[in-house]
Amino acid sequence: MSSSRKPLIAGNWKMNLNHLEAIALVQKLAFALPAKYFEKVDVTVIPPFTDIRSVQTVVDGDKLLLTYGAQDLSAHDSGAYTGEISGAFLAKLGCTFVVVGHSERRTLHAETDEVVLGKTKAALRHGITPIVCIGEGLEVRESGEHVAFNVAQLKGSLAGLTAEEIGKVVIAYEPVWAIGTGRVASAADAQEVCAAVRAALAEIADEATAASVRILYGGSVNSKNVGDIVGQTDVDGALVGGASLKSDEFATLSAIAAGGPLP
Ligand SMILES: O=C[C@H](O)COP(=O)(O)O
Repeated sequence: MSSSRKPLIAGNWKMNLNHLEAIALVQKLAFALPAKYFEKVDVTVIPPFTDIRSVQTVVDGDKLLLTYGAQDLSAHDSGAYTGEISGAFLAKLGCTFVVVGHSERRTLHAETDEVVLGKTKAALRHGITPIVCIGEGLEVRESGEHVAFNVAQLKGSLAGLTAEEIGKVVIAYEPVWAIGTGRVASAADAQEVCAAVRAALAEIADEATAASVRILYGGSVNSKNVGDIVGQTDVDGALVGGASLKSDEFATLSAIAAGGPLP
């Protein structure tokens, strides 16, 4: 983490928690995390679509300092796309972030880099920060090709974007073999790929843009390992799955990313 980039902790709830459970978790999280920590860390929750309106009501009503986002969006803005959700709708609901190209969508919904690029552009069109996910599977990691694989996925997912647009993106490196498995990448593993991602951003945009973009690590992050991970030079936060479903654990790890314990 560099002092010029504010760390971001994003809690991706995946397909967990209904809208009532969402309200309860957000209230407990806000209660547990003192306001002063938000000067040092951005904390966001990424609930299922059906929870977002409820989360918005709590965040706005109680003037909470945490933000929220969505787990996916359509590459299209409106029209005959049954079941899809437009970035325009998410913007209207006050979403700050949207996850794009999560490995579960790349795998289960066959999303290619081209699809991810279309969604990234849609997010940018609507003023929402895309959290663009990349990450290698176990076979690639074991073959030793993980750096090249991630750089290629990054370049494919951002192809043709201007430096200004790239400057508005967050990248999340999530090795697929570490997601939900309890098998966390070492801090050095995370740093290796995140540094390569930053170097690639400098190539496709420029040095200043690359230095400003936040790069997150994701994969079995919890309060015990987050300190080491966000302590790496090129790791600017975490995309957290399982550990974001418990308010105490998520508050603790967010506080650690801000550099302090909970009171
Ligand atoms: O988006 C979050 C990641 O897929 C990580 O999930 P996890 O923390 O449960 O391993």
